[in-house]
Amino acid sequence: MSTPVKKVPIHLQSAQNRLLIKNGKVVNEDEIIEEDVYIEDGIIKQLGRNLIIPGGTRVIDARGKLVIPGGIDPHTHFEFEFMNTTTVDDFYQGTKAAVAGGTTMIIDFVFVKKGESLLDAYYSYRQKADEKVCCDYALHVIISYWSDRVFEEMSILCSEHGVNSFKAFMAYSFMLDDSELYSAFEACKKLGAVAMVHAENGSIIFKNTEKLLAKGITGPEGHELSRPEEVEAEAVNRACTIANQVNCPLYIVHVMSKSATVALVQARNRGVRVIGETLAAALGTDGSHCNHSCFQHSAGHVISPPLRPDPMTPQYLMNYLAQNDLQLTGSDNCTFSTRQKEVGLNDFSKIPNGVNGVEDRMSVIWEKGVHSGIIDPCRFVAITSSTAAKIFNLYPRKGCIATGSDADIVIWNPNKTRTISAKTHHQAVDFNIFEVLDYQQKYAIMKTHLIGNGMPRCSRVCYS
Ligand SMILES: NC(=O)NCCC(=O)O
Ligand SMILES: [Zn+2]
Ligand SMILES: [Zn+2]
Repeated sequence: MSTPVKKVPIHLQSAQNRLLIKNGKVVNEDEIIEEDVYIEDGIIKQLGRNLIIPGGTRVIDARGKLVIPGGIDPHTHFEFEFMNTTTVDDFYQGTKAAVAGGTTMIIDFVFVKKGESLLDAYYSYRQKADEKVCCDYALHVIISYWSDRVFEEMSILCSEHGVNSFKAFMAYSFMLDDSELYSAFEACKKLGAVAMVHAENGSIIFKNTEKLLAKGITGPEGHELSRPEEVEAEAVNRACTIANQVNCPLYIVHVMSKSATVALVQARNRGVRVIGETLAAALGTDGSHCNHSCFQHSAGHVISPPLRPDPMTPQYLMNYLAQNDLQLTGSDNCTFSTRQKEVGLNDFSKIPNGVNGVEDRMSVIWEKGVHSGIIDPCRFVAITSSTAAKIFNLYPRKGCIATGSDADIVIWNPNKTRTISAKTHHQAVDFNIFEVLDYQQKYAIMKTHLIGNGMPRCSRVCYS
């Protein structure tokens, strides 16, 4: 993750640089307090009731609303060149959608091709993102091969650019083998960086895919068949084992199944320091959609690791979050249009992997977690914001509402609803996995809570 550089947006340089949010309930991960929030130049200056503040301050009445830390999405892929195409949400549209959904910071991934310089890749992502982002952002860097030079560049990224997290893949053509993973985790340990991993057994997936295609299973339903739960769980266990050999704390991205969570919890119980992230996608929908006869619909749900066909999985994952077996949520927003997905019409392994979520993550988790009674608003704040801020060294500047923190604030109306739709969302993609069509009786139209009066009211800073 790269160190944020503060740029004061023009709208905050005007008279609006002073703001009072009155009469709301401030929710942090550890408590809910009725207090007003006074902000100056994008920083929280005072908290409490009956504050003494300068005349002319703009006031927002948050009566009946919650005042929460802006969401931090630790897992997005904007303008990502992947599987021979590029995601449709760029840094402009993706971050605009993030803000519309109550997320005020995203952390994206610098993809580094095999043999490419990590620094060159990092600079090119900075160039792409800096001019376009509508919210705060930072970058993790991907390790797709191993060499001494990679370690030197990791070290420069940490010391000169504030990058403090690196991700390795155990699947796809750019996966690391066990010995490379060992070196990458060891390097993270030496640098004090967070080691992140996409945990799936890439070799098994490759063999299963060949077999399924040979049998004539070519549609999107083949995707999950080629990478069932145990293929994810095996990789989680292996990654934990390798990280533990070099005493490196590990962050598993997109834990998508019960089996993978069980493997993670077992590793933790034997002393491995491991953090588990799950996704809005995995909490808000399930893999049964990949069997749908409409290709747009089924391929639109293809993500790796896959959404699991067991319809109870979302609830299990939410329970795991509730009891801190899993620690936080991201979106893994990685969107491809229907046209792009059609490349895999006759071969599921060619369908570009990825779904939406950056805009709807907060609403979906509120609906499935808080509204359903599984978690309380404090835990909601923890799993959507505070925990990510702590892991990626942003806390307490971000992830909490406290004096001296950035005023990344969302005014959340727990009683308002909206209907999710690809027609009205702010993303570039033409499909939305949370838009539930009425093709199956068992699903109702999903309504989720909306923030504020239609848009989040956050005072934000941008990074350049
Ligand atoms: N998850 C996914 O299917 N696409 C994005 C790349 C990744 O995170 O694996
Ligand atoms: Zn991944
Ligand atoms: Zn991802």
